[in-house]
Amino acid sequence: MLPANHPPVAPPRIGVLLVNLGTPDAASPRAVKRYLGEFLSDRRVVEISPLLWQPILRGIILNTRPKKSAHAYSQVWREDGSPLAAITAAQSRALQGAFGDGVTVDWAMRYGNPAIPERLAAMKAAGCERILIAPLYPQYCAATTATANDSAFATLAAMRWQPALRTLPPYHDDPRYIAALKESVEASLATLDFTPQTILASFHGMPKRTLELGDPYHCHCQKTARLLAEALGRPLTITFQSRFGPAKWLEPATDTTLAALPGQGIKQVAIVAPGFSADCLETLEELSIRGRDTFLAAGGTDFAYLPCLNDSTIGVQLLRQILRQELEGWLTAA
Ligand SMILES: C=CC1=C(C)c2cc3[nH]c(cc4nc(cc5[nH]c(cc1n2)c(C)c5CCC(=O)O)C(CCC(=O)O)=C4C)c(C)c3C=C
Ligand SMILES: [Fe+2]
Ligand SMILES: [Fe+2]
Repeated sequence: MLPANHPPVAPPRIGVLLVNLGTPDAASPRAVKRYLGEFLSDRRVVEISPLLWQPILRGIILNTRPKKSAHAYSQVWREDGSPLAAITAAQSRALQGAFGDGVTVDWAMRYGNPAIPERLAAMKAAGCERILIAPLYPQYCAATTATANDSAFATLAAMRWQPALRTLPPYHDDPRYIAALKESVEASLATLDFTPQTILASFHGMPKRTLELGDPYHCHCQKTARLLAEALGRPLTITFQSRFGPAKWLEPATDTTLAALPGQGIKQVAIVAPGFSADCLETLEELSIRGRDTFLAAGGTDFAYLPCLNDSTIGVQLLRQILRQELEGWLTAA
């Protein structure tokens, strides 16, 4: 029995926090500016001295890019908001109850809303004494996985009574991830009215320098693509998209590859983005809209964008499997 003046103590629970990159609150230049300001000020994302970078960001980029990006977002915006946030929320809903009554599943965005500190505080208040942070990036990258974990660790640094924390490791070569991708790609291919001559596996790019500094992201992408090609029993063309800024990024670039393929006699393509656990601006606008335009303008005849795993049955089953593995030893404590 607690003494009468004791603060309330909730029964112990386990929390699972799904985390994805982040997105603006609206498809407006104002909201995009706020989001990009937070995102591009993260030193894990842009590894340039803030003394040099902040004047460029505040003086040029945040005065030019938000209008263009807001237009791009408006082309893919859904009734329930940004695709990335809406799909991450749907993944979280689909996993509710999947690990038993004692486990709360919630979601957060590294930049924008709902923010990681806010959702972690809510979990703590609900009595979660053990929390699994799950950055939903199959391939580890300091600019995505590490910064999501940094934010969780920083939140705990301010807590007197910290929950125990685990983080989901990268799952780029997990046979269950590869099998889910294979099944999803084959199901999408079966709906097409043409047979692609090649399939592109497009991953988000990053500056080449980060590879030289030891980031395993490039190797993880290569391994995923190799294993997926083996599983599908056909070669894949690996490319990197979404170049940002003047530095050299990983190659070959998705857009230049799509522009070159028709000239090489490849006029029917399908494209899949295995590095994104949820469809977002970079897949729905950059690949499915602009990528298609680029390919058809260069003389291609048939183009198909194959969706991400999202909250599909296959996608949710994969998340359930990999998260359950990380909860091992905790579930009986709930
Ligand atoms: C999946 C892995 C991702 C890596 C690696 C990554 C690195 C990275 N990204 C930028 C710059 C931008 N990325 C933007 C959007 C964006 N990026 C990812 C994922 C990765 N980024 C996602 C899922 C999204 C979509 C967000 C959404 O709201 O749907 C953008 C913003 C959009 C725009 O203005 O065009 C920028 C900018 C850098 C510099 C970087 C470095 C390693
Ligand atoms: Fe990005
Ligand atoms: Fe992009």
